[in-house]
Amino acid sequence: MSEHTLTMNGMHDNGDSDIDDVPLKKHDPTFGLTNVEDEHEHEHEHEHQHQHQHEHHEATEDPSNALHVLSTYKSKDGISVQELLDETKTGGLTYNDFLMLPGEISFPASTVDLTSKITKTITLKTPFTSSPMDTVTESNMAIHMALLGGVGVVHHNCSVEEQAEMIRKVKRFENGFITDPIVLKPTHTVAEARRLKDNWGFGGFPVTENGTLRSKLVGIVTPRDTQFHSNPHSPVTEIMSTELVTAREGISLKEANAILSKSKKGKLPIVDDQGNLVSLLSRSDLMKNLHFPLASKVPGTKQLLSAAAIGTRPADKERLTALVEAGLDIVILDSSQGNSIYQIEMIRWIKSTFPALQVIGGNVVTRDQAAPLIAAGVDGLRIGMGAGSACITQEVMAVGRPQATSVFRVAEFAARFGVPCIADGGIQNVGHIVKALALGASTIMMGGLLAATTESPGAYVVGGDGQLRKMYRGMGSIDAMEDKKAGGSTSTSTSPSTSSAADKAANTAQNAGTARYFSEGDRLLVAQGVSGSVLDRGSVTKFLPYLMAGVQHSLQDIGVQSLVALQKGVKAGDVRFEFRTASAQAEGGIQGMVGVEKKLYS
Ligand SMILES: NC(=O)C1=CN([C@@H]2O[C@H](COP(=O)(O)OP(=O)(O)OC[C@H]3O[C@@H](n4cnc5c(N)ncnc54)[C@H](O)[C@@H]3O)[C@@H](O)[C@H]2O)C=CC1
Ligand SMILES: O=c1[nH]c(=O)c2[nH+]cn([C@@H]3O[C@H](COP(=O)(O)O)[C@@H](O)[C@H]3O)c2[nH]1
Ligand SMILES: [K+]
Repeated sequence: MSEHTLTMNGMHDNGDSDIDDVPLKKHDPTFGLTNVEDEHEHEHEHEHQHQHQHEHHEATEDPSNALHVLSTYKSKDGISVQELLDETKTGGLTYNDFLMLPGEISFPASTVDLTSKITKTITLKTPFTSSPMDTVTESNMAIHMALLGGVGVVHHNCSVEEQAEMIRKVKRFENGFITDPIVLKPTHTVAEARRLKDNWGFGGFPVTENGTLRSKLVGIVTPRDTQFHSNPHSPVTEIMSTELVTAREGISLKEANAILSKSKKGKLPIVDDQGNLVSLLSRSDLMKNLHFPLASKVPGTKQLLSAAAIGTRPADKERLTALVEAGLDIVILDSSQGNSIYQIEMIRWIKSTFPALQVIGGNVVTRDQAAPLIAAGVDGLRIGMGAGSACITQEVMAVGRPQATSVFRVAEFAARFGVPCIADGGIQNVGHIVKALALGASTIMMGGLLAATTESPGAYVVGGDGQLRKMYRGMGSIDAMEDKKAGGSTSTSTSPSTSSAADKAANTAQNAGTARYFSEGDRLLVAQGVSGSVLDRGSVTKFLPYLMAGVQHSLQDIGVQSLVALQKGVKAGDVRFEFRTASAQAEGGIQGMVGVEKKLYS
């Protein structure tokens, strides 16, 4: 390595290249070429080399000529992506194995355009997706990912009806309107209303005839009504307000807002023409920032973009039919090894049955896996095998590939057919996102990074260290597979982070019928993932804008103003890379400090 370092400092002994002591370069086919031009160039380079050596002793070049002198060097600093990612010489690489070199800053970071395709026909304003995992993406995450310009892929470790309902919630979501409010029935007591307020932190509840949404609205209970009422056993009908200011379904957020401001009330129930409650508008929500200019919407509609994962079993065809009825826009075929006869058959069936639906195949990590799926008609591919933070596939199956190499190889091939790729797994920070995109991915997918946000399923728990956490588990973990065998969790309230062993047993019993239909019910389960927990990251409404700004700043450093320009620059060899030795990685980290507080954004 010391030799390497010396050459890097400019003490060349021939004019070949800046990194001629690195064996890698010696095998570079372009250096084997000995045509006249090439030799000539070498001579030329040699001349300059003399000048450079001269220069070390007494500077003779005119500083105003620096750009010209720079242009006489045979190649730019660093290496091209093709030189970086050559498995025959270095083995497969991961994101941490390399860095990109800075370019020129000539524009503000905020103008960097992150628009990117997720499938052949669908474009996102931010290249972020969330994993189809039961500790990551249910309707709330999917709604917020879409609001922030990405897309959340709803998991399928649940019943068909539950998954379809999650898709319906995404499609029905209207910014600002609460479409699944807590509703009371007339027989609820004052004490119960007080308890609900304590549990949820807000106290204005609509009351309907049968206590559900889409039932006749009869009143509204607020903390002011319950606060000083002496008999806790009184029904809420005794204290609720019945003189209600309401608005009709279909009203715009702006109009509803105006009514709410004028009425000086805390809540505005929205009703249909029969007086049934359909949603609720809350003043406290309006105070918050409800502006989502990047939101991923289906063109020509107000509806958010929705995506869901399914498997490749025959029953998944029925599942998909229900999801399409619920309004699904993108389906991901969820498998660790996508190059299977089952997946290919499924792609063909979907393309002939639901031609408008966008299909993402995968997962794949080689060109050879990608080609049959592309030929079968996929609109996108998902790349990654064993790189995920909760994955043990590479250990257990001895199969997989380091993620940087996977992304580069598959994305290069897929791009030739106009098929966009998702880099899935192993994203731990902004740098990893930029590297995945530079290597050719159009979007990236996050599991662990989003598992402990406000919008992920389940409740926070306090760990032994006093820090807030949420559960995160691989979909190939024993835990997750046992839930699946039992027909999936029965509702979000029994979602993994809150479910006890007893819940699970009850769940299993409840779904025993389903389990019997499961063809491999008695099969020994081999884990490909683990379960554990991850630390609180707050709301994705803060975290995603942080990731976005981080990527914009990174691209500014590289000197490219869009993701398109980044990928073009990489392909053309203008964006330069460099290997990162173990000591370079240590240097890039925090060194010799104590009491470090690693706050990433504010
Ligand atoms: N990205 C990654 O590195 C990994 C992801 N995972 C996740 O774990 C979950 C489970 O993944 P897999 O076990 O790969 O799921 P899978 O459903 O693709 O495979 C499970 C088993 O079912 C078989 N199978 C699938 N369709 C079939 C059909 N129609 N007829 C007969 N047999 C069929 C497969 O060959 C395999 O043996 C997924 O959510 C996946 O994303 C798991 C491991 C690695
Ligand atoms: O080997 C695996 N065993 C599993 O049990 C498992 N569950 C999920 N995944 C994959 O991990 C991705 C999320 O990875 P991150 O947490 O690194 O974002 C996800 O998007 C998946 O591709 C698994 N891989
Ligand atoms: K892993």
